[in-house]
Amino acid sequence: MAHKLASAQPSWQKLQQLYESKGKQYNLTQAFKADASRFDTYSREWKSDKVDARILLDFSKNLIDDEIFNQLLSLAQEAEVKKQIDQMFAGDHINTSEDRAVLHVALRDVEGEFKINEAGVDEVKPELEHMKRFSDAVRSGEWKGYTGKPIKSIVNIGIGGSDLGPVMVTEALKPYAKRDLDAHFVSNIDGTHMAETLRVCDPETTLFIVASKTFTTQETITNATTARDWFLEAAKDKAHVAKHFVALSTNVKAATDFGIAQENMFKFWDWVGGRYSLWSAIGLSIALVIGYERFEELLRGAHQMDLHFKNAELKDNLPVILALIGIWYNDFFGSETQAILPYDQYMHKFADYFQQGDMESNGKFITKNSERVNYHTGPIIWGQAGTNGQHAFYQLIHQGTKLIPCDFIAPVETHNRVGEHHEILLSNFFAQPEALAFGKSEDEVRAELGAQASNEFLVKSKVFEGNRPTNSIMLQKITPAALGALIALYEHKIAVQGFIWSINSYDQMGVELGKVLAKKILPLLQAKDASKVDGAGHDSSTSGLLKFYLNNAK
Ligand SMILES: O=P(O)(O)OC[C@H]1O[C@](O)(CO)[C@@H](O)[C@@H]1O
Repeated sequence: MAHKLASAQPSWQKLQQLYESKGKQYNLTQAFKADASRFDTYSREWKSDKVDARILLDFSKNLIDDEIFNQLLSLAQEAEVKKQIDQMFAGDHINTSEDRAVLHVALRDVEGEFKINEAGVDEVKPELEHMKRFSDAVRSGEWKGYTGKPIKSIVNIGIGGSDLGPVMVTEALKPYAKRDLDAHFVSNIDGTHMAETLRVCDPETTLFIVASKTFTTQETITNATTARDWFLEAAKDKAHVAKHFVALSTNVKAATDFGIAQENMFKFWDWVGGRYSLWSAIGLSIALVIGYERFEELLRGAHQMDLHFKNAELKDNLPVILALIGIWYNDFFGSETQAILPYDQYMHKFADYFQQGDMESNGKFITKNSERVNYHTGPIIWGQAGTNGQHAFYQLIHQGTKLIPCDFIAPVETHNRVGEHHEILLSNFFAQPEALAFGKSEDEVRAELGAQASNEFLVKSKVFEGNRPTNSIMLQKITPAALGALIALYEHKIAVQGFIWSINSYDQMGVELGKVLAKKILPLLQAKDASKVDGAGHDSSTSGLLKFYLNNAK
């Protein structure tokens, strides 16, 4: 594939012209008035008869018309998105910098439909069976700790993709959780994270899950070593480690060197990216918390979305639509961020999860053709659960000077029917996109204020300009399958944007430099000698900071 600059595609220039001629002054109030069927035109419902999942995507409150939407679809065609999707599903090494396939879709291909010829794919099923046996044994109490007691707490030790997915999913699926099994997640190298967790754990009944694709990540290995020391202080005998430590990794040798028994190792493969790994052995904590059957439902839901992504026409393809609309704002309106706003308390980690998913994937400036892009790539992803966000940052979304496209997500059904809470929650979910789209004009404000309308500042302060774009996504209920499908939807949106921008969404070279410098600085801190700082080759700012620290460290 040529991997041209996106801006070199003919439709890019046309989109630029459309932005100038109508996009930037597009008026949603007029658009809805002029077309009573706008919702029907710009919404798609996806459902599967194979799993308990259904997603409605309403993208009608975007600054698009047919001409713009068709031009965006042309951009996807010119970038050969379909071909790139096929290459991904075929196991081509689309992660070109690392010469790897990108096959998280193979992890959830539970029935083996994709027939991918890549080493390790045939090991997915046996590995899932291993996860089933193990999680069943722990959950039933059959798996015993070194004093013969069943496991009461699990501690997942991992960071980035080896943490965020399990955290987000176990939170989102809490209604399915085994409530007498406490789940903890330790990620930060800050000793406080581990110390506070160990404070509430009992070595006799705690299982540590060391989750690291590479098994070399400084935070994870340091935290795991601290946990092992803490455990051995009580258990004394190293042989007991086997009952309390398991590893999830592609690096079997390093996990063995750490002392993990062969049978307590859950492996995956280098074609699973860290931020796409919750479907692999990295999901063991999920299976422990919600049970293996539910974990498999999560996989099956994602698989159904994979099939939709692979087979649906571009114009009806939910991930493609989300990706194109994102590009419209990111590259033509100059939007820098994208908010993800789930109206479901259990989904409160969803935006955090896709912060890594999106930003580590698409925060790149080099194309696969080694050119520097001359357009913006990945957006800044942020957000939090509604309605909390409304009382924190929505002011800026409604009346600030920045255009912030938002995805609103909500379930039709709640897991907790408490009085009228759900109706109140959803009234906000429906109201916010409406307010953002249509705003409130100066005339409306004046009419509302009556006599007070003579206060010009008050009038102007109450105006909502509107035309602030949103997508609204509704699920029937946050079930394992529905969540799986929703996560896969966002994963594939990221893929399509990467395909169009011609970047490699599947490496993460940008995290390396800081790690290397930290390794260089650590010996200076360990030496506890400020006089060694000068001459260590740092700039005056870094040296000044180091000396301040060393002169004041206790
Ligand atoms: O699973 P590992 O190898 O410990 O890596 C953890 C995380 O570190 C990164 O490599 C960089 O932040 C992520 O991509 C990854 O999810």
